[in-house]
Amino acid sequence: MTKALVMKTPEMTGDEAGAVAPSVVAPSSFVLVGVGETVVANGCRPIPAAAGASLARQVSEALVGAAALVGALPYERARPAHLLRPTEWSRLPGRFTARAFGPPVLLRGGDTPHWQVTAEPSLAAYRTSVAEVLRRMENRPELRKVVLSRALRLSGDRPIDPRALLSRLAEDPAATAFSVPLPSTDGATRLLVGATPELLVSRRGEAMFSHPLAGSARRSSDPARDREAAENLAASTKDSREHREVVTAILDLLAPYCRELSTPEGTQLVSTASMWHLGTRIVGRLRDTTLSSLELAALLHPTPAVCGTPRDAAAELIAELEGHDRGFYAGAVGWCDAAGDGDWHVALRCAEISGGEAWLHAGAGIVPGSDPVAEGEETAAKFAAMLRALGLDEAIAFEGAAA
Ligand SMILES: C=C(O[C@H]1C=CC=C(C(=O)O)[C@@H]1O)C(=O)O
Repeated sequence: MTKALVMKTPEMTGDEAGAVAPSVVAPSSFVLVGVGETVVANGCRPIPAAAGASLARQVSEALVGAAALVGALPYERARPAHLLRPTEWSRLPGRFTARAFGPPVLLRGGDTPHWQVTAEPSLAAYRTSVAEVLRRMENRPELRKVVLSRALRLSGDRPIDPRALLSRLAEDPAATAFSVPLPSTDGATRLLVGATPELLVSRRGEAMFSHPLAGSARRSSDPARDREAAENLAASTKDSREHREVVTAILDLLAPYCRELSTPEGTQLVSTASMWHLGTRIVGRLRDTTLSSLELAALLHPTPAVCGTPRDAAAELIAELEGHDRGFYAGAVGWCDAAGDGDWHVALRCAEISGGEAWLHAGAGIVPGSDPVAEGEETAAKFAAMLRALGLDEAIAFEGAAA
């Protein structure tokens, strides 16, 4: 079996290293449970971002002298990146099992938890915004895609255990589960916890990968209906247009930095436990290996999987119509080592957790031909994995939210 890789930053003493076993996962740990690897970082200290610095500048400054970085990029490029320098971090082969995170007790305190669910905006208001995007697209044909999201606020009657939530989310082997400590606004611990199926960018030496997804269908527990949903998605011209926008944007952005760039398998159906997606694996060889995984992530983010095309026009419309703060949802989470290698995932199917409160976000790509009712249902389907992990029945949650 491959040995776990345990890295220590230079300022760390041997004693401190011994005190922090690589497999210890605290609620404040940074954790990524990937398809073939689990990354755990402890003793994370935020790297201050220079006021008003561009994302590219923040990222290149953060990398100076760092043995490793972990963290999150917010959805909005103009906001400070949340990059952390760990005192100890480990890359462990394979997926952590539930046992590594302790007993799967989601909400401490026994009894059945009581949740209050609020949809912000309501499903009806979300559909109205989708219809408005479609109307604007008719007048502005250059606006080809806009990803519109909505949020659910869940208030539980006791604190959520983030490790138990992570362990439940990590049960889906097709998704990368993550838990990222966020800056606290009121002294309370705040975390971004989720299970994303989408790889923004990965770099190992000169080899570079990205796996954009766009185009979605809800899975069914009935095998015949599940197969039908997949076949309809594969045949949908609306979904293939929606998907192509992401792949084209990523290829265009990466082309100047790569000496080889291709999509060897073309577009394929990809599945998580609850969703079908269209996915295209992009592989490349970098011209310049001083370009780190974090710099590549900053170059690509936000792709049309979470924003739209053209990027600036779509971002403006999102800011005008969504009416809620995306925070770190639709940003990126990941790690980067001293050599520049690393993995950055699109922060999807996630929630910001603090105490007993969770903010969930889900979005859908709108292109000419989209249907407001179907897009609303797609966002509901994308909430399902997180609701299930929190122990909520989807139908009851939406009924409670009158959504
Ligand atoms: C924006 C989300 O999903 C993106 C990733 C895959 C498929 C998508 C879609 O079909 O719209 C979205 O682009 C989300 O899950 O909130």
